[in-house]
Amino acid sequence: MTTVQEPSAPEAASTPDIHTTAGKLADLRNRQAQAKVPVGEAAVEKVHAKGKLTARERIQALLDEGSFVELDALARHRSTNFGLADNRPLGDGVVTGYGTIDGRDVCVFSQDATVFGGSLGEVYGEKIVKVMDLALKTGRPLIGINEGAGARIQEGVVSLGLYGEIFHRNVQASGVIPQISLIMGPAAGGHVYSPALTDFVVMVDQTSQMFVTGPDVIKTVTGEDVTMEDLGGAHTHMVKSGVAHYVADGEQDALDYVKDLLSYLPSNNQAAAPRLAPSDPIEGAIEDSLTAEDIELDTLIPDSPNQPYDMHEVIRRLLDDDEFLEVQAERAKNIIVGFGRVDGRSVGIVANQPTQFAGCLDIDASEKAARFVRTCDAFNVPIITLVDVPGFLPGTEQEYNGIIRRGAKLLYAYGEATVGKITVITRKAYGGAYDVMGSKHMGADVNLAWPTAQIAVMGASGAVGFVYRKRLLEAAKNGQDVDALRLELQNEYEDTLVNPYVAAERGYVDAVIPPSHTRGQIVSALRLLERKMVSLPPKKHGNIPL
Ligand SMILES: CCCC(=O)SCCNC(=O)CCNC(=O)[C@H](O)C(C)(C)COP(=O)(O)OP(=O)(O)OC[C@H]1O[C@@H](n2cnc3c(N)ncnc32)[C@H](O)[C@@H]1OP(=O)(O)O
Repeated sequence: MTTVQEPSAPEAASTPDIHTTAGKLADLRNRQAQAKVPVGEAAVEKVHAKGKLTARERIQALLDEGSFVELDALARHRSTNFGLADNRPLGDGVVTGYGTIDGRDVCVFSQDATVFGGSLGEVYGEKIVKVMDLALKTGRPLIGINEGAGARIQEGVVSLGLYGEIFHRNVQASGVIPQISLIMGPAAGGHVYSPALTDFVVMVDQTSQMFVTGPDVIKTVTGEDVTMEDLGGAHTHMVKSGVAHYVADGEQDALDYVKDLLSYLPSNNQAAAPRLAPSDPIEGAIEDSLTAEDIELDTLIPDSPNQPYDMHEVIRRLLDDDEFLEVQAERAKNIIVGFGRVDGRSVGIVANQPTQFAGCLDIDASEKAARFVRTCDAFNVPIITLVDVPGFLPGTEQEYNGIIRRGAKLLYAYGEATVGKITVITRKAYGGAYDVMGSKHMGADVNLAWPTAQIAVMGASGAVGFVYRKRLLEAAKNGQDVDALRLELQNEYEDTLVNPYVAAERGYVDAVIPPSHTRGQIVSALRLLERKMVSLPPKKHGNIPL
């Protein structure tokens, strides 16, 4: 047996006698010490100089102190091409293992860009595959900390093969265990497709980038000049591509976000999410448990239907401790999605945001919400939908880019979800968007409306324009005051149809409630739905319009 090169621990200065027990132990300690700094202290210092943590330090910062158990620390590549036989760092560029976060079991891998640029070779890939298999067979979340240069060029097709093994496992694990990806530096090629297959991608502002091909290749092929940050930085992937779910201020913020995310999720699809003690428990009649925050909801909706209000104000008042973990906060701000707790239980919130495009649904909002609804459904997190939506955003740009196909994803996601679904219509619920946003007809379990709800095919001005077009034209020909007539007809339309009571008469909403009672009603509904049972027709899988 040969001892490894580049000793970094003091003990390694002298070669232990491996024919004695003490020598064997010393040899092991040497190897373990070298595995911790596989390419020497200078590389670690370079990482720190960039304001970053090493792969190993990231795991320590993520997991409960002392809980990390490392696997395959002594694994090394077997490649001999291009001089690699003389360069075999321990660990092969990725740290893998398991441990706990807030006392809950997780599996983890963390890529080390100091070793061959973090590129993935055969052994590196095998290590990740092993820890993925472990996560799947023990039903615990998998967290991947990603930084690296894609396939290891020197290892050729073997590297591509191992990527394929990883992608396949990402797909097999999807919907079974939560998979969360952190991007902590440049990630290229195969290093981006595995994260893209996971449930959440968390990026660090300014120090992490994701791209399939880097700026140099783009320059060569298309002639475009683009920086790494503009091409694949955290904001690009939050706002433009929708790949990222959170932009962190720094590495610690990214790790904290992942810990928060996990607190709302079960360990696997057969388990329930952790339940906490509720901050304002509701026992007995809702009226007797109202808080000041509940009562504030009664005055939140403006008298004018055209005046916006911030839906975050509603969300905050419904959730325990006002705590809301928003997902993709900077993308498609016309819809809000994220996690919170009601009555101590995890819930997913999907809510139109009247301050952005008046809360209209567009392509990005539909896809953002559809993805979130499916994530909640996969992991048994009930969905609370807050509706104030004047319809789908009109325009050629939306139509040409596929609002029909891509908007249908949200319909599909709601229709497919079997988790408890509770919908509250706060104000507008117009047209197809009424159906989409957790309507009774799409399988919601409990549908509530505030007295301010306006449930109709469209708003008054549009409706009168269609229904009374001829009458308005005739009035104009006859020299009548068309504006006064239009107003009269709009008022008549609003008084007749634009309210929650037509829907309530038919049971499309189960109750019209004072806004202040919403939290209490949701608590009751969640308790009701705890034992929801659903049977579905057998099928291989559905065919969501991708
Ligand atoms: C299904 C999988 C398909 C694929 O992954 S194909 C994609 C293959 N990968 C790529 O095209 C990315 C190539 N690399 C890059 O663009 C850049 O290294 C990257 C990721 C932007 C990072 O840039 P920098 O931070 O400036 O790092 P750098 O370029 O100086 O590289 C640091 C050390 O890593 C080495 N390296 C980079 N990419 C490698 C690769 N793919 N295989 C093997 N070694 C690789 C690079 O030679 C350098 O080594 P050294 O420190 O000079 O000894």
